[in-house]
Amino acid sequence: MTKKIGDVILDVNNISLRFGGVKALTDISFDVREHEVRAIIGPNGAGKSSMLNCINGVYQPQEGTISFRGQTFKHMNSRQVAEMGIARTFQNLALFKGMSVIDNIMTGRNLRIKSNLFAQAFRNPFGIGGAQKEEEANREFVEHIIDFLEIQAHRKTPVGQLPYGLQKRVDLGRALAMEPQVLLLDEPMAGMNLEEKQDMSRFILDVNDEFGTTIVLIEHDMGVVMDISDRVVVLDYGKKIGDGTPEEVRNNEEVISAYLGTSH
Ligand SMILES: Nc1ncnc2c1ncn2[C@@H]1O[C@H](COP(=O)(O)OP(=O)(O)OP(=O)(O)O)[C@@H](O)[C@H]1O
Repeated sequence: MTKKIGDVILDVNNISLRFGGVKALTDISFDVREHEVRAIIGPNGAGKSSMLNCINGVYQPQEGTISFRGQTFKHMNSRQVAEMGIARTFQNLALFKGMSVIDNIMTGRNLRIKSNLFAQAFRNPFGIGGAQKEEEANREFVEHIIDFLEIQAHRKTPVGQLPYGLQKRVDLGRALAMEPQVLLLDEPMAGMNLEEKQDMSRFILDVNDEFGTTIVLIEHDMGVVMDISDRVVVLDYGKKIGDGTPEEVRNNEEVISAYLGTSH
């Protein structure tokens, strides 16, 4: 089955980011098409996390713009980004370890609820009764995510007691609860064993397929990247050195030499 990739949804134009004298990103441009799985790869310190942080408004680049669905932003803050439908998972899990799986995923839903307060007010003109219905609908949506991610058996388990691979899955669930149009994944397979990586790859592809979510991911495991991505951007020392299909990137001389002598 060939999936339908749409128009450009996210357009990164000439982004440069400096920290004092350190050039984290230099003149980076690339685009992401709707329904695509787009990977950002590169050796350690190449600027991958910085790029994700520019997209989701954590860092403010000194130069360049980012367009989302044709709207161009010089600076976006994290709230604006979330409101527009861009969600993010983190390299180091940012879950509430003492809270249950269901409550953690619900925090993602609440993030969305807060960002849609106005819409909610209009949807719930009858006050508390409406709000309760909304709460029920949200619980239902969260249960749907739990089924989808096959973590029903752990619904009530405190997240801190789960194996690492399952914690990463809960983190994905929390981001999905925001019903994002674009999902940014920062090293979703980091620290996983082979089986956990295979599971996570399958879930990422299923999210892409069934929810229609556009995915931008940073990943170190080249095998995984080449397997699940439609197109790949390669960064090295803050510069873009490759951009194309996995096949094109694999045969790019500059990319090959950037990876020689590194552990990736
Ligand atoms: N908040 C910050 N303050 C100062 N320098 C930073 C900051 N964030 C990133 N850098 C620097 O920017 C450069 C790019 O770092 P970044 O973390 O984006 O790379 P990366 O490709 O994600 O690396 P890794 O694969 O190790 O996670 C590095 O030289 C890093 O030290």
